[in-house]
Amino acid sequence: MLEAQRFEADVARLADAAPGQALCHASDLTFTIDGKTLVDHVNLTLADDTFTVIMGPNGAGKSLLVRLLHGLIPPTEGQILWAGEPMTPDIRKRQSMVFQRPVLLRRSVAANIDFVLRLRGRADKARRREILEMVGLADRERQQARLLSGGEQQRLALGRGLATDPEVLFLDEPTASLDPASVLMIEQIVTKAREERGVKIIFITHDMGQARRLAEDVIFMHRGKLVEHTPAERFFNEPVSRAARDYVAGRIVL
Ligand SMILES: Nc1ncnc2c1ncn2[C@@H]1O[C@H](COP(=O)(O)OP(=O)(O)OP(=O)(O)O)[C@@H](O)[C@H]1O
Repeated sequence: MLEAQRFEADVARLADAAPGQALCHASDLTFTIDGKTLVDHVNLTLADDTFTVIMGPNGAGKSLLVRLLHGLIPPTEGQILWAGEPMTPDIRKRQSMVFQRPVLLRRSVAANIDFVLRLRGRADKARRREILEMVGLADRERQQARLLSGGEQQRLALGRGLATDPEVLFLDEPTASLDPASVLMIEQIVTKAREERGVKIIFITHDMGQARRLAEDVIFMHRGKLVEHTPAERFFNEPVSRAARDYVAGRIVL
C-alpha cells in the first residue's frame, strides 16, 4: 500500500474507533506568519477515547498545533470542529492546557486552586481538597506556590487544569525539565484522569520512553506538516515516513 493510502486508512480507522462522532476534526489547518507556513494544511481526526501523543523534532509545529486546536491562536486557513461544532468560548472552557513551565499565581497552593474553581463558580473547600489529594499536595495547602519544587509546581498546575473537570486536557511537554520521580507522578495523574474521568489527553513529548508508556495513538509532526497519525504500536514498530523512522531510531531529524 502506498504511504498516503496507508495514512488515510489509519486516520479512517482512528475516526471509526471513536464511539459516535469523532471528538475533533481539523481540516486544512494552516498557520502562517511573516510569510512562513509553520503549520501546513494539517488534516486530523481525534477520537474521544484515546491518549494522543504528539511527537516531532524541535520547531516541527507541535505547540502551534495544540494552540490552534485549543483556540488560543486563530488559523490562517482551515477549520477545526469539536464534536461537529466550531470552537466557542463554552467549548474552550471545557478544555484545559498545561504548559512546560507551570503558570501559577504568586499565592498559596490553596489560592491557586480556588482561583480556577471560582472562575467556574465551583469554589468550595471539599472540591479544593479533592483536587489537591488527586495531585498529592493535600498537605501543602497553605504553602506559597512559588516555594514548591519544580515537580510540585507542575502537579499544582495539573491540579488547576483538572479542577474544572475538563473534557480535553492539552499538555505541552509537561515533564520536560522534571526528575524521574516527578515525571512518574505526572504520568500517573494524567493516566488516571484519562481512565477514571474519561478526559481526552493530547500530550506533546520528545521523550520516546514516555511516549511508549502513554500513547494510544501518535501524531508525528515534521516541518509544519502532520506526516503520520497512527496507533502507537504501529508508530513505534513500523513508522511509515522516513522522518518518523529516523526519529524513532534516535537518528537526528532536521
Ligand atoms: N508567533 C510566532 N511567530 C513566528 N514564529 C513562530 C511563532 N510561534 C512559533 N514560531 C516558530 O514556528 C516553529 C514551530 O514552533 P512550535 O513551537 O510549534 O514548535 P515545536 O514543534 O513545539 O518545537 P519544540 O519541540 O522546540 O517545542 C518554530 O520554528 C518557531 O520558532
